[in-house]
Amino acid sequence: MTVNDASTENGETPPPPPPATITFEGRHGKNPLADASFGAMCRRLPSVLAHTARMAWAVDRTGVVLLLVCQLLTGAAAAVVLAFTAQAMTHILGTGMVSERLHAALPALIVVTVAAGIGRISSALSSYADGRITPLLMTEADIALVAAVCRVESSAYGEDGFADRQEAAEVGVTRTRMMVQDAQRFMSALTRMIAASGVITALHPLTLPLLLLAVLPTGAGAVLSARVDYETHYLNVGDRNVRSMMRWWATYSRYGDEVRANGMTGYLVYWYRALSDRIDQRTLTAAPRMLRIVLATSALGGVFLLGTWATLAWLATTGRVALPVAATAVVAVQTTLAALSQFVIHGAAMFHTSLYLADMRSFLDMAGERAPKRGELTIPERVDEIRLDEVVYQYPGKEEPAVAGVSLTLRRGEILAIVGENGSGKSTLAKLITGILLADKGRVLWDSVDLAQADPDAVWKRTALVPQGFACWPLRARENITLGQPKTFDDGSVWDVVDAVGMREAIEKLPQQLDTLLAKELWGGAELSGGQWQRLVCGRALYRQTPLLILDEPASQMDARGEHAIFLEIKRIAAERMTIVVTHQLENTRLADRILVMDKGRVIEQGRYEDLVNAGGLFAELVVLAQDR
Ligand SMILES: Nc1ncnc2c1ncn2[C@@H]1O[C@H](COP(=O)(O)OP(=O)(O)OP(=O)(O)O)[C@@H](O)[C@H]1O
Repeated sequence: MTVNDASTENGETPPPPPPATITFEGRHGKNPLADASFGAMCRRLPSVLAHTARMAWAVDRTGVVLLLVCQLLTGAAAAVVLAFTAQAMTHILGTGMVSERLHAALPALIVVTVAAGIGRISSALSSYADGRITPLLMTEADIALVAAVCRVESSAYGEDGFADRQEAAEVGVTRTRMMVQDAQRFMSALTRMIAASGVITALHPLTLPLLLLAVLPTGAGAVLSARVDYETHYLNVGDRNVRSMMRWWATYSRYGDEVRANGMTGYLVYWYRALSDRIDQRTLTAAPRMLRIVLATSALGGVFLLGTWATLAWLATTGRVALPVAATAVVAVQTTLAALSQFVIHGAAMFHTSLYLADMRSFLDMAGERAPKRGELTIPERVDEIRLDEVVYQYPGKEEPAVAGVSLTLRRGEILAIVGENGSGKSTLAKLITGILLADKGRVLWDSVDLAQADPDAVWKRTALVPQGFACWPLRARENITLGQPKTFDDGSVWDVVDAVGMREAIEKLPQQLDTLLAKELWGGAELSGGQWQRLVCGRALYRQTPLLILDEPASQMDARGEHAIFLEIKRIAAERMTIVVTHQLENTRLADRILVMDKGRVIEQGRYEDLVNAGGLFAELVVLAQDR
C-alpha cells in the first residue's frame, strides 16, 4: 500500500494505522433477517407496505387514486387485448378466403387497437402519478426521520446502535423512491397476470400451472439475491456510518486549515480508501453467492419452460387442442410468461425494498420510544429557585457516574460559577439543571416543578445555554441571534444584544449586515472570526431573556475587551434570573456569588472566591497553578 503521508516518509516511523474495526453487538447490532425466519419477514411486509400506502395517501390522494385507476385500466386493457387477440387469431387461422377471414377478424382487431391504446395511455398516466407521489413521499420520509432524531431524549444519542440504525434508516429514506415504482409495476404485472391467466386457462387448464412453475424459480432467485444483498448492506452499516461521518469532517471547510497545516490530508484519504475497500470487499464476497443463486434458479426455470413448450406441442400434435387454438396459445403463453415474470420480479423487488423500509420504520419506532415522555407540567415565566436533591447521572456504557450525588439550591438573582478539572462533571451538571438530561437518581426542581414531570419544551422555553461546543449555524446573522424565535417585528432588540456583546462594528461591516448569511461556503455568505462567533453565541443567549442563563466557557476565544463586555452584561442582567457560568478562567469567578468546585462528579468545595482561595483546597491549588506560569 502506498501512502503519501509525511509520517511515513522516514522509513523508521510506523505506518498510518488503518481505520478501527467496529463491531456491533446488542439488540440493534443484529441483522433482522438473521433473527427472523423467511416467513416472519414476509409477514412483516404487509405492514411496511400499508405504512407506505398510508404515507402516499397522506401526501397525494389524487395521485394515489390516479395510480390505482390507471393500474386497473392497464390490467383490463391487457385482458381485453389478449382475449380479442385470441379471437382474432381464431378467425385469421380459420378456414375460408383470406379477405373473409380478415374481415371476420376486423372487429376483434379494432377492439385490440383501442384497448392497447388505452393501456398505453393509462400506463403513461401511472408513471405520471408515480412521478407526483414519489418526491413527496421521499420528502415526508426524510422529514419524519429528521424530526424524529431532533426530538429524541438527548441520552439516546449515546445509546448502543442508535447512530447505526439511523444510518440504516437513511438508506430506507432513499429506497422510498423505489417503493412506489416497485408497487406500481407489481400491481400492473398482477393485473396483467390475472387477465392473461384467465385466457390461458380457457385454452387448457394445464398451461397456467406449468407457466407458474417456469417463473417461480426466477422469483425465488430474486428473493434470495435480495436477502444476500441486504445481509451485505447490514454488515456494512457501521462502516458506512463512520465513513459518511468522516467524509463530512474531512471535507468541511471549517476544518480545512487544521487538516492541511497538520499534514493530515494523506492520512484522511488513505483512511477513507481503507474503509471503502473494506466495504467493497464485503460486497464482492457476496457476488459469487449471487451468481450461484441466479444460475441455479435460471436453470430450473429453463427446464420448466421447456416442459411447458413440450406440453403445448404435445397437446397440438395429439389433437387435444385445435391448431388455431394452439397458435393463439403461443401468443397467450408469451404474454402470460412476461406478466408472470414481471409479477415475481417486482414482487421480489418489493420484498427487497421493504427490507430497507422496515429498517426505516423500526428506527422511527425506536426514536418514537425515545421521545420525551416526561409529563405535561409547564414552567411559569418567573422562576425563583432551582433545587437539586442528590442528583446522580451516569452516561450509558460508563462505569462511573458523571454526576455522583449533587445537591444545591440556586436562587433568582444569584450568579453561580462551576469550576473543576476536566471531566469532573461540570457540563453534565449544567445539562441536568436544564433538563437536557434527566437524573438517574434524585430530583431537579424548578420552584416546585420536578423536571422529570415537566414538558421539556416548556422548560427549554425558560433556558438559554451557551454550550462549550456551540453551533455556527449557516443562517443569517439575525437568525443566529434570534434562533428563529424573534421577539419583535423590528431589529431593535437584536441590535441591543449586538451592542451588549460588542459586535455592532463587525455586523455593520458585513455585506448585508443582519441579513448576511454566516457561512462562507454559501454564495453571498461571510465568515466571522472564532471570537466574533463566540460573542454572537453569547448574544443569542442574552437575547432569550430567560429565567435561567447557562454559559459554559463563554469567553474562551474572546479578547480581553469581549470578555469584559460579556461579564459586565452578565452582572447587569443577573438580578432577574439565575446565572450559571462554567469556566476554567478562575479570575472570572470573582463575579460569582458562589463558586462550586467539582471533582469526580461531586461538589467538594463551595463559597466565594476569597473564601475558597484562603481555604487551601482544590480551588486554591488551581488558582496557584493558573498564576504559576
Ligand atoms: N456524551 C457523553 N457520553 C458519555 N460520557 C460522557 C459524555 N459527556 C461526558 N461524558 C463523561 O462524563 C464525565 C464528565 O464530563 P463533563 O463533560 O461533564 O466534564 P466537564 O467537567 O464539563 O469537563 P471539561 O472541563 O473538560 O469540559 C467525563 O468522564 C466524560 O468522559
